[in-house]
Formats: sequence, structure tokens, C-alpha cells
Amino acid sequence: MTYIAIKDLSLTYQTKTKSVHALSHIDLDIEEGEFVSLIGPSGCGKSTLLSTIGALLEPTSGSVTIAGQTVQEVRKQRKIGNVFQEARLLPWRTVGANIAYLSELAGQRPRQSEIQEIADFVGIGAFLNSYPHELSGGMRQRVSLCRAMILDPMVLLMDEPFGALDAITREKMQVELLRIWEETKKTIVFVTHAIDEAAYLSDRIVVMSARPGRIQADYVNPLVRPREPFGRQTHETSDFQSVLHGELMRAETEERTDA
Ligand SMILES: Nc1ncnc2c1ncn2[C@@H]1O[C@H](COP(=O)(O)OP(=O)(O)OP(=O)(O)O)[C@@H](O)[C@H]1O
Repeated sequence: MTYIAIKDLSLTYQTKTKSVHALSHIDLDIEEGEFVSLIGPSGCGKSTLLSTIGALLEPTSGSVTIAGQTVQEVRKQRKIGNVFQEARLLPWRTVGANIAYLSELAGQRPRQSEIQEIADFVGIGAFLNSYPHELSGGMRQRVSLCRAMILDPMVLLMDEPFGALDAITREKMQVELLRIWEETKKTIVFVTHAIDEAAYLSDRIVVMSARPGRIQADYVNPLVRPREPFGRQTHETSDFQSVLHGELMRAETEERTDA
């Protein structure tokens, strides 16, 4: 059953000096509990699409609904969780206070036991009284994930969340995210540049064309779960990654032709 429904969505940015046609006639259905990755050439509109799903940007035309509600309604209920490449934590607040922050904005003060429970679940239970500058990049991203998860979001939108982490931390975070997803069955839309990351994590991989971004291909991931973590490759993994790589190359080539 369709949960996130994106219908004929286009978006053009208007600046003082120019207009940038970022997305063109996007149709995409995502089911409840699905893990979908968006990949595509740099500047093809992945973050823009994610922002329209999160109601951070208004499309020029078309619509996005989640469980039949407009994304603006869902956003008002604070039921959209965002995780960005930078953790965007408030440096003067402790980890615990950062996790509580968005709930406080919504007029709810989460109980300490609730904060402890989510922090334990995401593996930072021992750091609630620490400040962001005392944490590693991976730990800061865990705090950012807790801050989103404590809202019990209907969807989790993740924009290259591990893009700034070193390779080892990134792989650990991928394993952790899969565990969290399997236990909570949240619907996740995940933007990444990394084919191996998309192939390891997702149920589906949507490949976008060069700008203006369109859906170029939509792959159901053939790799059975549980999958090999830490970059370990099976024949099936490398075959699927080659297919995705070819698709990305086509998108890149199209960009050069259009330029
Ligand atoms: N606020 C804005 N005003 C004008 N143009 C913008 C704005 N934000 C993004 N763009 C342009 O829209 C296009 C899509 O940008 P977007 O960040 O969504 O792409 P992306 O696929 O996420 O890129 P990357 O992979 O490099 O992060 C790009 O050409 C970008 O320069």
C-alpha cells in the first residue's frame, strides 16, 4: 500500500538573477516500512526532493502526501524526522537536552526515562550529560538520529547522514541504522552518493537523472537480507552494484550531452 505518494512533482528555484529547474514531473510511491535510497549525479535534485517530502520546500507543481495527509499537516504534527550530513546540534545543550529539543519546540517535554530509552537504543545512553564537542562525528550523528526518533516520526528523511564520517565509522553506522530500521520498521528515504551504501541498506534504489531531476530508474534490491556488512562482497552484491554504476554513468553522460 502506498504510504508516501509523490505525484507529478516539479520544482523550480527562483533567485533574483535566474530560475533553476531542479525537479521535473516526479512520480514516486513508497510503501510503509520501506527503505528507499535516492542516488544520482551531483546537483540532480536529491536533496530538493527530500526537502519536498519533509515539507521544507514547497513544490512548484504536483503534490506529496504521507498516509493520505499533506506533508504540511504531517510536519505540523512534527511527525517527520530529519537527519542531515552535519548533526546540527546545539553546542550549549547537553546530549540529553539536544535529544529533547524538537519535542520541547512542539510543547512536549519528554520524560527523562524516555530520553534514556531512546539513547540506549541508539547506543549513546552513557553520554546524556556530555556536550556535542566532546563527541566523535559518529556519536553526534547518533544524537541527531535520537532527536529525530524521539518524535516517533512517520518517516525518517536522511540526507547523506554518513557522508562526512570516516570509512570505519560509516560502516558501523550503516549496520546500526539497519538494526534500528529492522526493530522499528520506520519508512526511510535516504540520499547517498555511495552505490555500496545504497545496495547494502535499501529495499529499493531510485536513480535520478541529471538536472532537472527525473526518475531515471527504480530498482528493487535483489540482495537478500541479512546482507554482508563492512564492504564484504558476494558475487550478487558486485553484480548489483555494477548495474547501479552503469545506470549512474548513463545519468552522468546525459548531463554532459545536455550541457
Ligand atoms: N536555494 C536554491 N536556489 C537556487 N538553486 C538551488 C537552490 N538549492 C539548490 N539549488 C540548485 O538545484 C539543483 C539541485 O540541487 P540539490 O542540492 O537538490 O541536488 P543534489 O542532487 O542533492 O546535489 P548533491 O548530490 O551535490 O548534494 C542544483 O543545481 C542546485 O544548484
